[in-house]
Parts: sequence; C-alpha cells; structure tokens
Amino acid sequence: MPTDPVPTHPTPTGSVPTDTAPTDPAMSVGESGEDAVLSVILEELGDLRSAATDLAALTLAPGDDAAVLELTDDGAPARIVLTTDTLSQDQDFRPSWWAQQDQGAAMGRAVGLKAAAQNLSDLNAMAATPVALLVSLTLPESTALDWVRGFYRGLAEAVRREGAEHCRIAGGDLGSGPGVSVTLTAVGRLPAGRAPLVRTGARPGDQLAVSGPLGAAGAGLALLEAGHPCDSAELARLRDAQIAPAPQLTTGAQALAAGATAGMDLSDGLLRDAGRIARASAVRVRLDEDALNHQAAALLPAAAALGLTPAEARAQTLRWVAAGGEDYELLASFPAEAALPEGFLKVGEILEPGSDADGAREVVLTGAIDDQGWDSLRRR
Ligand SMILES: Nc1ncnc2c1ncn2[C@@H]1O[C@H](COP(=O)(O)OP(=O)(O)O)[C@@H](O)[C@H]1O
Ligand SMILES: Cc1ncc(C[n+]2csc(CCOP(=O)(O)OP(=O)(O)O)c2C)c(N)n1
Ligand SMILES: [Mg+2]
Repeated sequence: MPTDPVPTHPTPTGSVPTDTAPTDPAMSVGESGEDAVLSVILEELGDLRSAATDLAALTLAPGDDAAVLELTDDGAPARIVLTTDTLSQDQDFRPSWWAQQDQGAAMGRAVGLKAAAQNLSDLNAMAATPVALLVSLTLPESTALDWVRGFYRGLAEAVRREGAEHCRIAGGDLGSGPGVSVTLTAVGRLPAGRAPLVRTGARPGDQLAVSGPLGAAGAGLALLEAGHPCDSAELARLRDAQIAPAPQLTTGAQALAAGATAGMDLSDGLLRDAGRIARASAVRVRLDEDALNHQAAALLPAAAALGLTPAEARAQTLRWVAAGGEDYELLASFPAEAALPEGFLKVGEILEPGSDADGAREVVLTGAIDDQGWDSLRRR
C-alpha cells in the first residue's frame, strides 16, 4: 500500500470546535447557535466519538465535513466516509417558490437534487468517492405521489453526474409529519493510501481558494423570497443555483492532487466557514476584498432586478458572496507556491494566529460586512 502524503489519522479531537460549551443550563439552542450546540454534543459524546473497538475505529471523529470509519480487517483495512444532512420545508426551501402546477414532480426533483448536493458535496470535501445513499423522507399525507417520483428522479440525476457514478441508493425510511423533511446519509470511500482532505492542515502563508464563483445561491434565494419571476437566463441561473444546485464532485480529489493542506465544503457562507478552517487549523484567514468584489460584480443583475440602488447593490452582492451560503463549492488552502487546480479562484491567505493589528479575529476582511453567514439554529 502506498504511503499517505499527509497523516491519515489526525487526532480525533483535531477538528472539533475549540469554543467551550455554554454553561448556562437555561440557554436555548436559538440563543446559543450552531457552534455552541455542537460543542455541547461533542463534549457529551466524550470517547464515544473517538475510542476504537475491535471492529472499527473512527479515524476522523465528528467535527469535519464527514467522519472516517476504518473497518478492521485481516487484509488492508477499508475506510468509509460518513455524512448526513437534512432539508426541511420552510427552512431550506418553500413550496411557494414553485407555481401550483409545479409543486409535484418539478419541486420533488429540485428537492432531490438539493438533498443530494448537500451530502455529496460533503463527501467531495473529504476527497472521498460516493458509494451509497440512505434516504429518510418525512412527508405530509397530502404529498402528491408525483412529488415522490420527482424526488427520486432528482436523486438519480445527481448520482449520474461526474464524480458520483459509483453511488447507489441503499434504502431509507418513510414517515409522516406536518412538513416535508428529507434526511440523506451518504457513504463514501477513500482509495487505499489516500488521506482525506480535512479542515486541520492550513498553514500560515498558504493561499486560500474556492473551486468556483460564490454568491449565486444567496442571490437566487433573495430573488425567490421576493417572488421575482426570474425571467431571463441569468436570473434563472441564480434561482436554479438555489433550488437545484449541481456541485462539482471531483474538486476535492483535484485539490488534494494539487497539494491542498486543508479543505471543506461551503454551505454556511465563506465568512463562517473560513472561520471554521481557521479554528480547526489554529490559524487565521485574511480574505481579499478585491477578489470578493470581483465575484460580487457578476451578481449585479440580481441586485438590479430587486430594485437596489447602486450603493445597496454593491453591499448586497458582496454579502451574497461572503455570507450567502449554499454554494457547495470547495474552500481549500494550498501552499503559496502551488498552482491552483483549473477553475479555482484565490480568495485570501492564511495568517499566523494573532500576528497583526487585527488581534484575535479568525477571519480578517477589510471593509465591514454586517452578515456573518448562516446559522441553522440561532434565532433570527
Ligand atoms: N447532532 C449531531 N451529533 C453529532 N455530531 C454532529 C451533530 N450535528 C453535527 N455534527 C457534526 O458536526 C460537524 C459539522 O456539522 P455541520 O455544520 O452540519 O457540517 P456540514 O456543513 O458539513 O454539514 C460534522 O462533523 C457533523 O458530523
Ligand atoms: C426558506 C429558506 N430560508 C433560508 C434559506 C437559506 N439557508 C438555509 S440552510 C443554509 C445554510 C446551510 O444549511 P445547513 O443545513 O446548516 O447545512 P450544513 O451546514 O449542515 O451543510 C442557508 C443559507 C433557504 N435555503 N431557504
Ligand atoms: Mg450538516
């Protein structure tokens, strides 16, 4: 077996958020937010998330985009990669985004594509190859059978895309509830000898890059929420980035091949997710405002469609790029001298911890931005 270019066994606690769990027992999840809730969970799990048994070992524990489970075997141990994610009606999509006649098959397909995107993107971010999906569906009893058909067509479409061709649908669960809720569990595998791409390896001096332009899903969300008809090809592209995303699924492996030192998928927005790489790697990140403004300019048609003034449009498009979320692009760090893989765009660099006037801030961006990214639990 060839040896790994970087250690395959980062310490199980290596990528766990370092904030300590809040100690006020009366605090709600809405008050504390996602990262604090996760700290409580990981603290409570203790060695259930790390201690090996005779049969298996979590060589990468909860805290990254996915976990790595090594199954003990007489031959070479097999490593599988595990992740799960939920989409819920009115939290992640709204039936009203579709015309009445499209709330069956068309909406089902879009939700299937988005559920697959969310999970397959997490596997891509580990540089793992998807091999199976489990599908748990909670459906209101009024759900049209056509919605279900559309949903599985969406899933099928997603797993036929480049990078997911080996993925099979292994089963799932059906239940009833007041709103649609979809939970996918995705299983991937790591080729023998390939280390996973983890969040913990970014080093001062590294370049920080994304696998493609950001902000389309955020702009699409704003158009949908405003009830805009998205009646041009450009606006329809932004809407589709939100309702039916199609992430690239080979960028994780490409990044690793190009020497990436750390990586993660961008679901909660660049500012928040760059902070997670910074925390996991014990470094800071400087984002390049010019690079982000350059990406933001591509979203000006959406701002114009929403009737924003030029000044508002500049601020809003930057917010979509830096904090919109749901882009499912890969965020990765590379050695300063590395050539970035094709299509990757530099967005910043990795700094020493606390090495300049910005003190302890994990993510440094000149120019204020009043949006820190998405938190699925914090009360809005
Ligand atoms: N309820 C939970 N119990 C244990 N671990 C969790 C739970 N929720 C999230 N995690 C872990 O926390 C990490 C971050 O989760 P999340 O923010 O959902 O990541 P992602 O954006 O990649 O889906 C993952 O490693 C995930 O497995
Ligand atoms: C109705 C609606 N409101 C808001 C959003 C925006 N939104 C929902 S989830 C999310 C971020 C990622 O979601 P999460 O479930 O935390 O994904 P994970 O980080 O676990 O991959 C964003 C920006 C949306 N898509 N739909
Ligand atoms: Mg998640």
